[in-house]
Amino acid sequence: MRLYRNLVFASVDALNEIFNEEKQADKVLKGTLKRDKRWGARDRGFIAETVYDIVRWKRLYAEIADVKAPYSRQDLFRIFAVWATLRGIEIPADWKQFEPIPTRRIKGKFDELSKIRKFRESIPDWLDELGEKALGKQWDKELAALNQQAPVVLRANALRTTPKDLRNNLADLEIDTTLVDGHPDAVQLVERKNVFTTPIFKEGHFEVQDASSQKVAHFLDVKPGMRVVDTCAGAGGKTLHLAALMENKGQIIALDIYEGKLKELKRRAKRARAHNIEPRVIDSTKVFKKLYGTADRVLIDAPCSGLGTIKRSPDIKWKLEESFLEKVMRRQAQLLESYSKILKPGGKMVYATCSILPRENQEQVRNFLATPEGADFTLVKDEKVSPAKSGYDGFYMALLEKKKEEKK
Ligand SMILES: C[S@@+](CC[C@H](N)C(=O)[O-])C[C@H]1O[C@@H](n2cnc3c(N)ncnc32)[C@H](O)[C@@H]1O
Repeated sequence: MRLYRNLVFASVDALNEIFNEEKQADKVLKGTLKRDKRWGARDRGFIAETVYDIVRWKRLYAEIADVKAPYSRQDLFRIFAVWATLRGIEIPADWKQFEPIPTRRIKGKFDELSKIRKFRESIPDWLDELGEKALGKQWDKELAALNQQAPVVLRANALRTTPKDLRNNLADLEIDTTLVDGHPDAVQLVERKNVFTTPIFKEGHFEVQDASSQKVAHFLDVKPGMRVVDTCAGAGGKTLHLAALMENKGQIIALDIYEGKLKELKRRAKRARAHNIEPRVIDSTKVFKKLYGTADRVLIDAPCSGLGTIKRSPDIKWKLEESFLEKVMRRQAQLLESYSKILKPGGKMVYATCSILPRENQEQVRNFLATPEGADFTLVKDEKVSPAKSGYDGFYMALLEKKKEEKK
């Protein structure tokens, strides 16, 4: 592979923003990729993949490069040189930004550090210890899976198309896909491609949504005509899926505390031709309290550590803090307590996270069932989706049913 100076510099600039300015990798890349209109799909692919790769392996590469945060520009070039060397890519000898590359030393250090999990899997000490404590031997496998790049999975929007027609339309655009076993709406790209520029995306035929995430709306067992409250709707990944499963019939009230996210949901709903969604921003407790006792179905797609999505967002490894984890778990318990009241007696609720930590998942549900609010509920079923076993994001979902008769 030949390296191009402007693409390498753009990658290093992006890494500087992510590592030194604490910015989110996907947002930084969005900005970086807009920088030069002449860049084609390959150039953009190079920047995106290189940056994500280096973010994913930051600890390992920084250790091999012998640099410490905060990284100077020189340090970032050294890290880049490690990335290139380990991939067998030669850096032109006349590029002044790079010192002479000690290829043998880099490879030797890689072999040596690969024997130690926290370097091999490139993970902070605290998170490695926490994962091992929570999952035991399985942590090894989950961690290795979380460091694999995520496949691109689309959800065919049943309001506009079918997986079969979607695949044919994409094939016409020379985009090869496969179906995904056990995921009735999913279509997976054989090779990474930018699908957002296709006319069928603009016409709402699909959304990009991880296969595990696509399980959640099915889990809620919705029917056309129901009244559903999606309490943590965000930009609506699952709300749109619910609208499709409900064939646009009935009502979905989409709540979130951020207006900006709900605005994005509205835009996406319009594109998807989903007409039964009513976004409502939670600007006071009144917004959800007046819904108490009214819904056939409630979805709590709770804020979480996001540990199950490291495949797609490797910077979570570096941004997550233990104090945030504690805070978000308290929030999850509060949301279960208050949003469960939105259900009618006999209604069903799904609690879901994109985490693999039992404390955010089954333990959270078990604790809820032991509270006075939880006493009205029974656990129908739950599913822990393992990144190692599925190859997709890590997820948890629990289906709970509210008893028919309210307790006196
Ligand atoms: C896991 S994300 C939801 C993702 C979304 N359901 C989807 O499928 O695209 C959790 C969401 O909960 C929202 N949130 C955080 N605290 C909340 C609260 N107290 N009430 C409602 N939503 C909240 C966040 O803004 C975030 O959008």
